[in-house]
Amino acid sequence: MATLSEAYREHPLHLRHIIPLDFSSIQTLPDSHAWFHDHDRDSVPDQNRDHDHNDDGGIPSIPIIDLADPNAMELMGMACENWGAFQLKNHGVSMSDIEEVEKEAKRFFDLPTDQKLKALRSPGGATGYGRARISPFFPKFMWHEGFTIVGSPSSDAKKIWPNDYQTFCDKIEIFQKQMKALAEKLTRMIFNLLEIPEQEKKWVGSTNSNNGAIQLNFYPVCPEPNRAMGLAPHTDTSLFTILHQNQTNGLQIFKEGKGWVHVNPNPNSLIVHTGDFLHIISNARFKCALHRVVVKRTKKRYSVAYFHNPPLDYVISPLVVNDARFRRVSVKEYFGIKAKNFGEALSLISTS
Ligand SMILES: C=C1C[C@]23C[C@H]1CC[C@H]2[C@@]12CCC[C@@](C)(C(=O)O1)[C@H]2[C@@H]3C(=O)O
Ligand SMILES: O=C(O)CCC(=O)C(=O)O
Ligand SMILES: [Fe+2]
Repeated sequence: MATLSEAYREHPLHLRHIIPLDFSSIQTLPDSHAWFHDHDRDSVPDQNRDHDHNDDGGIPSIPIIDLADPNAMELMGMACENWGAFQLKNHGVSMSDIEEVEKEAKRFFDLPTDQKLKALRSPGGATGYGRARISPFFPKFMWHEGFTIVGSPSSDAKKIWPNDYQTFCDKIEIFQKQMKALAEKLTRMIFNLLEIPEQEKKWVGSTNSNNGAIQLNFYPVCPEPNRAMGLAPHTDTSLFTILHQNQTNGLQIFKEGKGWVHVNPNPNSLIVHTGDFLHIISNARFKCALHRVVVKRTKKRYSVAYFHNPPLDYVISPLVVNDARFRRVSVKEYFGIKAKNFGEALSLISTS
């Protein structure tokens, strides 16, 4: 069974795109991290006020869908068509298990820099500590640190806590299992809605568990939040992503005609983003939402994301129509195309 590391091995990153800034020693915004001038008022609105709920002037944000609603499947379809994202309540995942993972994330990111660097992602690797993978595609660095987990986190956790890695691993594993179960349930519902042929669904629920990645995200407090960027605009390389943000908002979704729209934290709910693979499978009927994260002056922010994917050798193609807008591409090949070309990846596999 191929793993994500195999897809990334051929696209090694330079260390400066892996090693984060030592935020604990920084009092002012370095030019390397300054994305905007102070007068760019519209570029990153709102976050200087450090409010957790933004006054958006009534602009509606992504829909909230109740998984227990008999119409949940249709509602998810509509949300994926209009937004490429929704919030999900009654999802069945234990909130206390999510909080435990968040606690572990805090325990990790609060460590001194030299400790965290012990688990630094290797240049051609997929897992461990470091900047976001998309770093090389932007002229400035992001106000962010991440920790990526594929399968068991034990080899990375052992580097940090040689004797006490088990707590971290246990909490991650409990979370991973629940996210996988929820992701499979959502996949079945969405595939039913799209009327995906039976033979294409065989991988869903299969025992090989290499098809999910977990990302712990940390956005430290920032001396000049208006000029910085937490996570640069991107779409996710996934079928879909299930995300939990803590009570500090910051996630924004791009909506044509509206611009950047805040996703306010909603206790007990999870955010679901359509990723590139669902966009391809649905022949672009479902949007893959462009999203970004803004940062704050006085509030740290943590989030946990679960990227749900078919196995790496599965071949993705539009499964719903005859006039396919994308060519066939294996999951592994697409990860490689994305690693090399980022925002151009979808147009590179476009048939038109
Ligand atoms: C399964 C995934 C999805 C990855 C790559 C790999 C593991 C880490 C994920 C993230 C997490 C942070 C944003 C992102 C854009 C990044 O830089 O690393 C994501 C990326 C993607 O969606 O492409
Ligand atoms: O921190 C967030 O809210 C978003 C994180 C994200 O977009 C990602 O991990 O892909
Ligand atoms: Fe994302």
